[in-house]
Amino acid sequence: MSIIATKNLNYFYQDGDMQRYILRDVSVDFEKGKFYTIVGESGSGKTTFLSMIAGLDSPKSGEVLFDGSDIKKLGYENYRRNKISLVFQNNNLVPYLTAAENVLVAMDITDNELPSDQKTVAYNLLDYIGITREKADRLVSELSGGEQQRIAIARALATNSDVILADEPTGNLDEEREAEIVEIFKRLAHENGKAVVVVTHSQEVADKSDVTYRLKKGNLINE
Ligand SMILES: Nc1ncnc2c1ncn2[C@@H]1O[C@H](COP(=O)(O)OP(=O)(O)OP(=O)(O)O)[C@@H](O)[C@H]1O
Repeated sequence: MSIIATKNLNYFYQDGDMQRYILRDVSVDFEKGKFYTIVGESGSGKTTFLSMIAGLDSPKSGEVLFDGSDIKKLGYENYRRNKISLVFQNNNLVPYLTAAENVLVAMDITDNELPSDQKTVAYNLLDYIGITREKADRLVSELSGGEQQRIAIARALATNSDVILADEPTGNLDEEREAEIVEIFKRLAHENGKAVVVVTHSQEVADKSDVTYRLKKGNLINE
C-alpha cells in the first residue's frame, strides 16, 4: 500500500493568457521501504512536483493522497509538520545554533509523539548519520557542507515521519560526499522502512535508487 499517491495531478503556470502545463494527469505511488529518485531536464517540473507532494503548493486539479487521505483534507500545515520531512540543497539549518540544537528545534515543532529524552535522541540520530558527539556540539556554521547536509537529514528524522522528501540534497557536494548521503537515504528506506523521494540531477544518485521516474513533457515515466 502506498504512503503517498498522486491521482491525476495537473499543474500549470499562467503565462499571460496561456496556461503552461508542468504536470499532466500524473498518477504515481510511493511506498514505504523504497528509495525513489525523480530526474528530468532543468525546467521539466521536478521541484514543482515535489512541492505538490510536500503540500507546499496545491494542484490545479487532482489529488495528493497520504495513506489514502487527500492532504487537502488533512490540512497542508498539519501534513507538512507531522507527516513528512523535507531536505533541501541549501539545508536550511540555523547557522548560529549547534547541530544538536538544530535537531532539537525540529522536535519542538512537531505534534508527533516523541521520546521524552529528546537530547539523547538528537545525539543518537546525529551519531546514526555519522556526526560525532564533538561535532554535534559545534555551531552549524563551523561544519563542512557534507556534515551540514547530514545534520539536515538528522533533523528530517527527528520528527519521526514515514516520508523523507529531498530536493537536490547532494547538489552542493562532491562525489564522495554525495555517495555517503546516498548510502544514508538507502539505509533509511531499507532498514528504517521510510519512503524516500529525492529530486536529483545526478545519474549516480538515480542509479543507486530502487525506482527512478523521469519527468518529461508533464508526465512521470518509470525508467
Ligand atoms: N512561480 C513560477 N511562475 C511561472 N513559472 C514558473 C514558476 N516556477 C517555476 N516555473 C517554471 O516552471 C517550469 C518547471 O520548474 P521547476 O522548478 O519545477 O523545474 P525543475 O525540473 O525543478 O528545474 P531545475 O532542475 O532547473 O531545478 C520551469 O520552466 C520554470 O521556469
